[in-house]
Amino acid sequence: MKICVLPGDGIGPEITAEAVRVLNALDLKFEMEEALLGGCAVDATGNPYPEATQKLAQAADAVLLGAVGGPKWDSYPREQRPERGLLGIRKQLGLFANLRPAILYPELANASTLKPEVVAGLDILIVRELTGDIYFGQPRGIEMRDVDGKHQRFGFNTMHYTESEIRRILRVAFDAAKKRNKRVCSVDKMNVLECTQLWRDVAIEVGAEYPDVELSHMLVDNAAMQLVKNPKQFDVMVTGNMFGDILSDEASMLTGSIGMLPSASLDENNKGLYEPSHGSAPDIAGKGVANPLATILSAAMMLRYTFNQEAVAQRIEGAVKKVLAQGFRTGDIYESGMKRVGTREMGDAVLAVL
Ligand SMILES: NC(=O)c1ccc[n+]([C@@H]2O[C@H](COP(=O)([O-])OP(=O)(O)OC[C@H]3O[C@@H](n4cnc5c(N)ncnc54)[C@H](O)[C@@H]3O)[C@@H](O)[C@H]2O)c1
Ligand SMILES: CC(C)[C@H](C(=O)O)[C@@H](O)C(=O)O
Ligand SMILES: [Mg+2]
Repeated sequence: MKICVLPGDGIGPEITAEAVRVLNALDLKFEMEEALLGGCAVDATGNPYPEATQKLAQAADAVLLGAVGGPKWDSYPREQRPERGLLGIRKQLGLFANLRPAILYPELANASTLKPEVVAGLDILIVRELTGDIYFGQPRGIEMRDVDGKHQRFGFNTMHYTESEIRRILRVAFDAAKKRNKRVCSVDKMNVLECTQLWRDVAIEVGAEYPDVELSHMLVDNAAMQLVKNPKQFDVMVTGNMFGDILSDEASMLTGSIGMLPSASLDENNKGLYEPSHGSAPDIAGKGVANPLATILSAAMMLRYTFNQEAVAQRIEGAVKKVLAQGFRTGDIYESGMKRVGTREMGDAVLAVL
């Protein structure tokens, strides 16, 4: 079981270290090797996804990633932006299916931004397409153009999806829903965007292959609103790359914090990259206060999807639930009366339960 570990930037190394400790505490033998991705890779090699990292990631069964990016690199040319490294690895490894489960641990009911009765028992799976959409559209760029008779800078990206890209992500969503509550809500903006009209047409076709799963459609602006109005109406939400990016950050707050939202990015054969849904959190980097639970829960997803170790995945998720029940809280989920801890102590608490 080969794991390529990419700590990345900002809080990345702090949170990844805790997930690695958790993996090493299990009765399983992993081969782990670390490499550079993101801003740290740009600093060392000039390339956000250097060749050495590509080799390691391609040879591994799974990748564990912290996060990339930070203000230091925001003004770098596009090809040297840390985020390009992340898009590069997702594309190169064919990781088209991004699973982002928004689950409320009952112990965090008060940390949610919604009233406890609105979120109690919340368990939504966001299925986000990850290698298409406006993120990878051609052409893209900034040019000088004549606009309204004036010569000025003109920025452009194109949104595009092929039928087969839509079909395969819809199938992931329907297959997941079959094992859950048998409801898929497909989120698009078909009232404006042709690309997502195609999305809706294909969703209806794929839906016909799954008569036992109920398919509904929702426009993305309404979906953003419904998520905070009545999130429990959703079981599986499936959507494109950009809408999924935004809706998953929104959904994270229903669970108490973005520091609680793990993710799996899978290819056709369940080779996967596992990372928290949040970023490198430059505002708290290096302080030892970041919540490592999203990364630890991402490691649990790795055991579930890539290594077929469902029982071990559940052991880790159970340990997380237990430390929350014991009152351990990092700053992002802290409420009075609880034990405020830092990144390392939260990792210690999970290890103690394991
Ligand atoms: N997958 C990734 O690597 C990834 C994802 C998102 C953003 N980014 C990058 O990260 C950088 C910062 O982005 P941003 O500030 O918009 O989003 P962010 O997710 O890094 O941070 C948003 C807010 O959430 C907090 N936060 C995030 N993770 C936390 C954790 N584990 N514990 C406690 N608090 C946490 C941060 O302190 C901040 O206040 C940017 O360069 C962005 O491109 C990377
Ligand atoms: C850093 C960025 C490229 C990335 C994305 O937009 O996919 C991030 O926001 C995420 O959610 O993983
Ligand atoms: Mg995001």
